[in-house]
Amino acid sequence: MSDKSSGSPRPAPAPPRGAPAAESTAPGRRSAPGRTAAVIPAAGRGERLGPGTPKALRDLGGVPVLVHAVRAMCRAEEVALVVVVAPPDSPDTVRAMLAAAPLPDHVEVVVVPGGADRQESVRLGLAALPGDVDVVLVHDAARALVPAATVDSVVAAVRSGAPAVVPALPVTDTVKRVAPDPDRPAGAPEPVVDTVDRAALRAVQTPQGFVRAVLDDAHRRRTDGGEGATDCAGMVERLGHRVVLVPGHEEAFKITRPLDLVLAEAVLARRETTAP
Ligand SMILES: Nc1ccn([C@@H]2O[C@H](COP(=O)(O)OP(=O)(O)OP(=O)(O)O)[C@@H](O)[C@H]2O)c(=O)n1
Ligand SMILES: C[C@](O)(CO)[C@H](O)COP(=O)(O)O
Repeated sequence: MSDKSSGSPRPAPAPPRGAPAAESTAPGRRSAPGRTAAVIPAAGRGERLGPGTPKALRDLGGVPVLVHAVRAMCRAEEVALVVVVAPPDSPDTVRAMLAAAPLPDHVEVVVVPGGADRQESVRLGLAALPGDVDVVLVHDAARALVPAATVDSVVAAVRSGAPAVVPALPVTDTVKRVAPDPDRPAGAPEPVVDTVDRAALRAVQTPQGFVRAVLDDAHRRRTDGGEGATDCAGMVERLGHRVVLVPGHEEAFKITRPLDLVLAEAVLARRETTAP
């Protein structure tokens, strides 16, 4: 693991992995194929999970949530570099945690401190990528159990020419629209405005995959359109880039509330009993 506190990691000597060139942002030109990197924002507090250490550092089946997420990226075919964006006050704790965890040697892992919100953490992670990376995945540490096949399908879609690719699932609940009212007393019944047609809705997951230049541009111009975006693809959409969906996976759910940790433990237990 590279021991980074900020800035760019050492240039990696690994040759580009054999895939067709990603779509260039310059019309009519193709960029040379480069490496695929994953940025893992892991700097959140996990307040909805309840009091305790930051969510990414909490235990899931005897291993920190973050280690599961890093391993998930390392299992993907094309990921050559992982940038972990650690809680701002604990990059050294995260480095020690990753150094203590068996991780595959073929993937370079670097750690940088994160920021005040997810967008800022992603931006800091992107700033740490070396120049030979042309495809970037952004993956929530909190979606620790995403299967490798889902990651591979996102990368494949970017390598096939899509500037931005998002794994998604149909929405299974009926969804009502409300008019948020800051003056409504807490717990008071909330008036429904209408019912949304769920056939037209998708719940999106991570990793979200991007042609690097497209994502860099969206984060550089954050002040022009990043406000309120809860995912990177939302920022890219606002700049007019084409965003496409590929099938997500139910095991890529986000560990957000305490019950999600129980579900994640159950998924791990099922994997152990069904592993060949
Ligand atoms: N300042 C932040 C906030 C969030 N994240 C990361 O963004 C991902 C998605 O965020 P979420 O699951 O909502 O995590 P938290 O912000 O930690 O959750 P909460 O809102 O409950 O505190 C997580 O992997 C989280 O660590 C981050 O890197 N930097
Ligand atoms: C990026 C994301 O995982 C897509 O579903 C999600 O928006 C991040 O969660 P947050 O609670 O908005 O930080």
